[in-house]
Amino acid sequence: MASLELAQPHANIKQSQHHVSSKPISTTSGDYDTANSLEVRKYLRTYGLTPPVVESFEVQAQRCLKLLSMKPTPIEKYQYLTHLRATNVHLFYRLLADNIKDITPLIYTPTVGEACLRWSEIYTQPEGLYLSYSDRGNLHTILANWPHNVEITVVTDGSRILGLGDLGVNGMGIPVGKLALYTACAGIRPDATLPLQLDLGTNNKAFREDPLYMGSRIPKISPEEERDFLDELMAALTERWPGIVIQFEDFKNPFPALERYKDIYTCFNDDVQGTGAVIVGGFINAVRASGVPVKDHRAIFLGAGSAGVGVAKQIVEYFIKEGLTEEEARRKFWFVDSNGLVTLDRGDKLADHKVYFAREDNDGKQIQSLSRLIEYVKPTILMGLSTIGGAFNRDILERMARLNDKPIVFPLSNPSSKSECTFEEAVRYTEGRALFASGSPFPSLEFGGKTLTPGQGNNMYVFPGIGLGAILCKAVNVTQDMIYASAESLSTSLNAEEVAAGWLYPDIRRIREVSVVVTRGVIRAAQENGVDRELSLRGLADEQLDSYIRDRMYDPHRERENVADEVAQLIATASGGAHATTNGHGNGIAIRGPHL
Ligand SMILES: NC(=O)C1=CN([C@@H]2O[C@H](COP(=O)(O)OP(=O)(O)OC[C@H]3O[C@@H](n4cnc5c(N)ncnc54)[C@H](OP(=O)(O)O)[C@@H]3O)[C@@H](O)[C@H]2O)C=CC1
Ligand SMILES: CC(=O)C(=O)O
Ligand SMILES: [Mg+2]
Repeated sequence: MASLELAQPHANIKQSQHHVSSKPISTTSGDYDTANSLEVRKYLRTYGLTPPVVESFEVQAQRCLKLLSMKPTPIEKYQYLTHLRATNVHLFYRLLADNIKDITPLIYTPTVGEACLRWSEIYTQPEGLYLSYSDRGNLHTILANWPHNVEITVVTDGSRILGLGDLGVNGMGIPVGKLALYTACAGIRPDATLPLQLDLGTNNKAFREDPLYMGSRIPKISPEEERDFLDELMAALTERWPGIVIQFEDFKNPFPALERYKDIYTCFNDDVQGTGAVIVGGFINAVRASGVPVKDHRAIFLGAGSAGVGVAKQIVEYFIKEGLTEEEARRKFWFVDSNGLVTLDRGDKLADHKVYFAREDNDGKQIQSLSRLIEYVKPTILMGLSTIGGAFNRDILERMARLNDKPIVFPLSNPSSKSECTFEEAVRYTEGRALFASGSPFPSLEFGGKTLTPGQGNNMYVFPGIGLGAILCKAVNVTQDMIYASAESLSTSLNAEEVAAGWLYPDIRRIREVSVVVTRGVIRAAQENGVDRELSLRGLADEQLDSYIRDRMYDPHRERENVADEVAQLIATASGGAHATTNGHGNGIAIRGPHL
């Protein structure tokens, strides 16, 4: 990409005049980077348009972090980072790579939740592609407007954004945030990512009546209309970018599309499959740490939606691998939804995805409250995927602590305001004994003379590796084995210190290394399933495969050197053909050609 962008303005002054404005959606900006050498500036014809100094990344980062700290609220920090990404994408990713723990909460959960709630208020520039229901029949033509070659897209209809409900096209923050993590965590080039927001109507009446809302002001279309629209979309995406990996995100009812497309396209659903994998990854470590044999575990799930059922299905797979029959594994789960304990006989029509785990062995008396259900089931595991902030209150946590030496408590709803409990509450009410992971980050704390660090059970540990693995091995489909492999790989990715400290997940600061391990596992499973088309990877030993993966990861730190090298090469190639000209900005600076 860089060579294309560099060559054009030199070869064509007219284009250079419009270099910025002709690309409203630029994911390879950086022409005005204050780290550009004088040679690069001359070549790009940006000489004089930036302050004279040539800065090191360290100095740039110092300024960015200072600016960030001057923004008083998370949403203002989010806006600053959005601006930075739009104006200097490589600097943005360098900053993110070096400060992943501090910056991720500002571009992802929890801040992205507020950004989506207020999207139409804070919108300043396009960052992805919007497709409306009224565009049906023309999707392929509209996709052609996207100016880059895409390897992966994250697509949402905005109908269930985190635990915040139907936010319509305000959901765009989610594909943007997830894809920023694909780049930061797995090194997928920013210009190969497509944030895709479907505008299929919204049942959020307040949004439909808000003059600033930026989507169609119609109620959400019917499931049949959505199916036909998605049929066209999937075909159009794959025709426009053969081999594209398609990640479904934050659909209220994701199951029909997943079933319909998983064996036809290279796609997966992050909330069902990615979440299932990441929770199994940490859960394997939690089960070991609990000291309770697999056969003696019992789980209560608060929330029986796409994420809850996705997680439980993959835990069933893990229990089976540990020697249980499927029936024994299935019966270890008790689900609670907004109508109470999910049973076959409670009188309402259960959604299809709930039937598998619905119980028939209760006497009806235990279902009136979560605390009574806890006394009845005596669970070792309490999972929260309910969107009900604070649902794991003091009473619930104390009961879990009375029943278990080391209760497994995972409040996984996002953003932080929807978390079923905080880390501090879990520590306080279980006397520091809980094996804990939450969907959104919580700070470490001191307890009993020790520093305790919470796990973050968030699909960001696996989706980058699932996507990169599928891209690199050119997978035809994303199989269940590939998803499960991501979970197993994640569980093995902790280093000796992390294991010794009792962590369930690796340090987020090592996420790129973790993504290599996950990517390798995903590729190996694709090979075993025979869905890989890049057959040359089959002969590589694990270390060779790891090097192959690392070599293909976009490294924002290398990017500036790459640009400088390319310019040097272009100058060398063109030397002898120099001629006097102006730089096209009308400011009278003479550019004598590529070698001044
Ligand atoms: N940590 C992570 O990586 C991830 C976290 N999540 C989070 O999980 C949460 C749920 O997501 P998802 O499953 O997709 O959403 P869904 O809307 O599909 O599911 C929500 C579930 O919670 C149930 N629920 C709602 N209110 C109550 C209540 N008062 N008591 C008990 N149950 C209740 C709903 O019941 P009913 O079925 O009756 O409506 C439903 O079963 C979200 O906050 C999301 O952010 C999601 C993906 C990944
Ligand atoms: C993390 C995520 O995917 C969610 O909360 O929906
Ligand atoms: Mg999600």
